[in-house]
Amino acid sequence: MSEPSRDKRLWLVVPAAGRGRRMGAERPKQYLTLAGHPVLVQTLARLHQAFPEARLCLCLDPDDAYFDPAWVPFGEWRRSPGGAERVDSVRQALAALADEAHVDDLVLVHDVARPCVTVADLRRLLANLREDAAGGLLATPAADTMKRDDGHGSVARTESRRGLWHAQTPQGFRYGLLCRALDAARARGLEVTDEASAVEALGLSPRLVPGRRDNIKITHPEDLALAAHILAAQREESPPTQANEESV
Ligand SMILES: Nc1ccn([C@@H]2O[C@H](COP(=O)(O)OP(=O)(O)OP(=O)(O)O)[C@@H](O)[C@H]2O)c(=O)n1
Ligand SMILES: C[C@](O)(CO)[C@H](O)COP(=O)(O)O
Repeated sequence: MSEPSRDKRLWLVVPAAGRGRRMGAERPKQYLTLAGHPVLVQTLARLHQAFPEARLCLCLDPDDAYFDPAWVPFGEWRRSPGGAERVDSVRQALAALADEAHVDDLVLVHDVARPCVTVADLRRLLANLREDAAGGLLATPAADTMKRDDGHGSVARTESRRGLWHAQTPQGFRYGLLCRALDAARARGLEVTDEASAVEALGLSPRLVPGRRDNIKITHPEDLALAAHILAAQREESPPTQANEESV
């Protein structure tokens, strides 16, 4: 007997199991205070504003001593154990959804360390993904002149920036495709620093959806103050009733 059909669901996978080594803080960067709340809370608030009906899977370090479940604004959510690398955390989250997710459901993967993503960009990405079988990602065209180093701190050559983009998150794909892509990449021993690269390795071309440059990934110590300025500027840019309203 065939399964009764249901509407496609939207799943959010948020890798939040990193240690924040480059940040060098006393706790993982997702728990540092940004505009009065932990980074993780700010990121989940943006996702929830854009997609209140989505189902969340949060990747957390099994030894995480900071997480508070009361911070999660989603009605339907679960946690999954983080892995050694970001890609392992994401794959384990997908495995944790296997009992409920259908192959054609859409999954958006978004770094917890990107709290400045706007609601407008989130919704625009999703609108683009609905029409693209290969999935897609928010990205920005490279704006600086690109140098290749010689391994000793000097310039080996200048690389053309024509056609180069910075990959951001979210990155979104059909559930079945993403599982297949990550498994194939692992089997081939490929280095996978984002979901799109695994899908590309299958010979597909995920869509580049131009996003805002202020969707930064908090990585280094100076990024935290930068993110605070960005959130403040975004609040001024959009009155509270519009798409960037802060809910925290
Ligand atoms: N094993 C890992 C490593 C990273 N991440 C998550 O993946 C995102 C991007 O990773 P990155 O910015 O590198 O975060 P960290 O790993 O925390 O930082 P660092 O590399 O400096 O240690 C973050 O949201 C991070 O929490 C994860 O879920 N599991
Ligand atoms: C996925 C990502 O945010 C795209 O820019 C990025 O690659 C993740 O950061 P990491 O330092 O590679 O884990």
